[in-house]
Amino acid sequence: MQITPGPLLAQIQTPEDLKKFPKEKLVQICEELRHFIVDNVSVYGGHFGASLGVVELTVALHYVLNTPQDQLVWDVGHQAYGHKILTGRRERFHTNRVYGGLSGFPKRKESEYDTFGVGHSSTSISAALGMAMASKYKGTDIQHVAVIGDGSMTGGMAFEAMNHAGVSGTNLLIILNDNCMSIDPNVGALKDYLTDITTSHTYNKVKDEVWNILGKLSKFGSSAQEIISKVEGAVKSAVLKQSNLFESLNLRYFGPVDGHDVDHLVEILKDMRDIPGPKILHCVTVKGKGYGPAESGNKTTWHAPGTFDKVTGEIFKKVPTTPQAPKYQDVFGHTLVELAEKDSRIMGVTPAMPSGSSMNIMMKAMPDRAFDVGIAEQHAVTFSAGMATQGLVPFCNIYSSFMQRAYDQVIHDVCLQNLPVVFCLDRAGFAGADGPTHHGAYDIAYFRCVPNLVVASPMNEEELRNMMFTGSTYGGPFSIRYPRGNGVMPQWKTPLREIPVGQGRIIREGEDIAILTLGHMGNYAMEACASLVKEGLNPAHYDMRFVKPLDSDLLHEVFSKFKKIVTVEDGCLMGGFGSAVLEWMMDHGYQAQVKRLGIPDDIIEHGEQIELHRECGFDPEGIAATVRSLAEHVHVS
Ligand SMILES: Cc1ncc(C[n+]2csc(CCOP(=O)(O)OP(=O)(O)O)c2C)c(N)n1
Ligand SMILES: CC(=O)[C@@H](O)[C@H](O)COP(=O)(O)O
Ligand SMILES: [Mg+2]
Repeated sequence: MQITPGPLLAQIQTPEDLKKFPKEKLVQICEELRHFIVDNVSVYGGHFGASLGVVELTVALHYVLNTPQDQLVWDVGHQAYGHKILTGRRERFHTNRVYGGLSGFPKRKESEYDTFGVGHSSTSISAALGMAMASKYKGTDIQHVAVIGDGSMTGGMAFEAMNHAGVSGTNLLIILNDNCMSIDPNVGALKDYLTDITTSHTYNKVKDEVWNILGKLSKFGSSAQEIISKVEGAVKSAVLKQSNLFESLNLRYFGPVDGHDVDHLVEILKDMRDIPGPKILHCVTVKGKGYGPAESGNKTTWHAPGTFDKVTGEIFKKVPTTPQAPKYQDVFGHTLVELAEKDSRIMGVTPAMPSGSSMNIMMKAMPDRAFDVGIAEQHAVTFSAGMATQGLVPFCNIYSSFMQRAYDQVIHDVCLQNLPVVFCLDRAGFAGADGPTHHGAYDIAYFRCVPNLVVASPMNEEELRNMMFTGSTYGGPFSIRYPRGNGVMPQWKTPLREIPVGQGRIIREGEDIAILTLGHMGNYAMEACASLVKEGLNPAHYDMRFVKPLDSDLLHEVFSKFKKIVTVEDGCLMGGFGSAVLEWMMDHGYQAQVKRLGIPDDIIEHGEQIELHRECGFDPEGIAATVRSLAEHVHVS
């Protein structure tokens, strides 16, 4: 159901409509846009604080730039709700992140205003620079702007891109949206540096004077511009008693400026159009700006609060399928502390997802043994490897899709050296409303082919705990993948027990057909079996637990007893768990009809996890239907 916009916003379908308003109306337009975002997200959920923090910046950019010809790239894109609402999607915005509706992130196939698909952080500068270089080569005179947050600026790719931008000869504009927040508070030396600049009064005072003089002169030919940049650089480094980090990369630095003063932003952006060369505008904003609870409350909570009462700020709790069953991430967090209390070698590492992964539990309990390294997955893995060479056992927790960033580090720095790092891949399988950029679809395939690496997946909370315990004593590279969301065991704090590595287990005896599952999908198979038994069918069910090494003894039992087999995984079919079973079958000379259920070789969009499982045929009913069709075939032959 559409949310009613304010009177001015109601007249705006595209930036062309926005530009028809006099500058004096922009403050009201920002207010109406802010209210529209609050009204939508409070009812439909989604990301929240980040979009509120860039309302003025979004309006100013679309007011000054000639989008979509001028190219605007949002980093991560979770802050782009205002951008979507101003670019033809206001009337559909209530379908944001809903199955079949708008994506929660900019997506090229969704709109010409979405110049680059995003979702994973720190890509915007590289992408915008590529676009700028193409324009330089083709001789097209358009603007290229990347909007990147201070959190995303901690991602290595951002520095790779700035290093290139500085010598690119393009007119790229980078806008650094600095709100001192990542999802959790931002971390690292860069954050401290940005705070220095933002709070250095002398720097700001002198800079303003320099700005006024230089900004006016910048219109007089290239020689004047040459002088300007030298004077400006000298003044800034003299004042800051250190060269400006960005200027040292040959990016002209402007700022810090108030990212909520829409009039001033419009004037600055107009001035910036005439300043040649790569440059960075440092905007200071407040995440959650304009909505009390988000602005002054827990900014991490308000990053993505779910639905809430917009009047009281009360956040509505989502009820899990199994009442009181905990989130897998919380079982991870508490179990890690439990293990670390008994084993002083255990450390914790997260790349900027302390709350999302529940590593924050260990960070709170043992602050000198658990680290948020920023949005730096590659560093997180090799930092863990370094600790492992010193006799420690790091638990490196990285969302499955974000782990894609650090694949070489897992191979090159951990597995080739056979180091004892335990990788915990949260959000493995369909992530849900975040969509294809965040689906943990590929980790089974990309991990099982790596020598020395154990690949395990728990069916429930007890299994997760025991796999973590097993990994902590294994002595080599060990990975455990588990999904976003809740498990199935309200009584999850079970005694820790080691699992023999590579050992699967039988869940139910049966005949004719065997279902082999990996991880949480075992619970779907149990549901399917319960309904199949009522129909007179009696499939067996095995929880294989490990993709690598596979339980060879168990598979000999399965292939000796059954000629019809179904494999189920919340992961890609190509190279996944089912493929591993097929390889094993061929390598051991068995013959059977194997039906593999999982994620097809396609891009599956966003929606609730169960909607996506259903779409791909491996929800409980999909599993049951597959067994039925195989059973019919058995009776006929
Ligand atoms: C590679 C990668 N790692 C982690 C994330 C999860 N993530 C999404 S937004 C975010 C924080 C971004 O902070 P910032 O860029 O400052 O934006 P803000 O939310 O403050 O506007 C993180 C860590 C991601 N999207 N991509
Ligand atoms: C935008 C982004 O990448 C994160 O906010 C991500 O959406 C978090 O996912 P979870 O909500 O599963 O922790
Ligand atoms: Mg930030």
